[in-house]
Amino acid sequence: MTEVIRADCLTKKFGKNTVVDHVSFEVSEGEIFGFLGQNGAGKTTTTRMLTGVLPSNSGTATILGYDIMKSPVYAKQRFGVVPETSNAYIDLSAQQNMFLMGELYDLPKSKILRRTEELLTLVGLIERKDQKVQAYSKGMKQRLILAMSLIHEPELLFLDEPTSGLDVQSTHMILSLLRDLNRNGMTIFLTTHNMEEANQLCNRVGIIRAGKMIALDAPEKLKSAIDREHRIEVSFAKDVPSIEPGDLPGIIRAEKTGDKWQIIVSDKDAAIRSIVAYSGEQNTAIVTLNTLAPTLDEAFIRLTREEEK
Ligand SMILES: Nc1ncnc2c1ncn2[C@@H]1O[C@H](COP(=O)(O)OP(=O)(O)OP(=O)(O)O)[C@@H](O)[C@H]1O
Repeated sequence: MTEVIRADCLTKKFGKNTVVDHVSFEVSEGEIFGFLGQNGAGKTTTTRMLTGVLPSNSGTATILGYDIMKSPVYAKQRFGVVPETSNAYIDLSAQQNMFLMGELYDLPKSKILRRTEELLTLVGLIERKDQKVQAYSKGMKQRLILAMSLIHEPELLFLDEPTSGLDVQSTHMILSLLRDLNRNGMTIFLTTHNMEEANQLCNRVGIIRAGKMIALDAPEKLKSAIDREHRIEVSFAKDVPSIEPGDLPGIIRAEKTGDKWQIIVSDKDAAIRSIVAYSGEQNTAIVTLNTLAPTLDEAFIRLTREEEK
């Protein structure tokens, strides 16, 4: 598998503060890699070093074999960037913005024309291509920025919070565009706060905390790594006496919220059997019983909290 991104001990200091601290990872061709972390963790600084916007103090970033600092022109031809804040000129139309971007990459006019038609069609803006961007909704602007980042047919796309502040429909549209691009071979490096988004899209995620990479794995593996305790949500047809740990085999803790019991269990099978037996003893029926797997959100909180200790 071709290595598309390699970060090797990337380190960045601002004054005395080390905000990115020996971060190393690789992203392979065709992957969607999620880069997660709390505010101020060092995501944007790392991305800026990977994309050659910011020099590192030490360590290297390599894009498709090109060192981003030593061969920035070659490296930059191979990737597109969707920045956190819009880089589209609002006084210009979508088409004019696409042209400016194409000229930045020194593309021939015929190619800019062809790519503009293709990409504005892809992102659903072809009918509005002559309208000034200031009249666009936030979702339309974001789709335009995505189209602009693809003008030079990159193989790799960096996106910083691409769905931040978008409504459900626009979010859905951006995510399905990313899936389609990925299906056609695009490698994607996605910075996000949205765990559900990362969980749905990413093959692997890296979690950065206080400048250090603290976890790097597939979302399912991160979730199962913290899956030491299971949660069962159960509701009974009638009120039952308080469930105490020790009352039922396999149960660590039980709390009632609303009409449901949230039960933390050590042994899922034993706990389900004892809950069923308990409902019989109490002469009541089970109305719902769900076993809940940990979410990536929970994994993220647990992992970042464990590191704080
Ligand atoms: N130019 C700069 N000068 C000094 N400190 C900076 C500079 N840029 C970033 N920092 C600091 O570096 C740390 C990491 O910032 P960074 O923007 O990389 O975090 P982030 O993970 O992208 O956060 P967010 O999710 O809020 O965008 C923060 O403490 C930030 O204040």
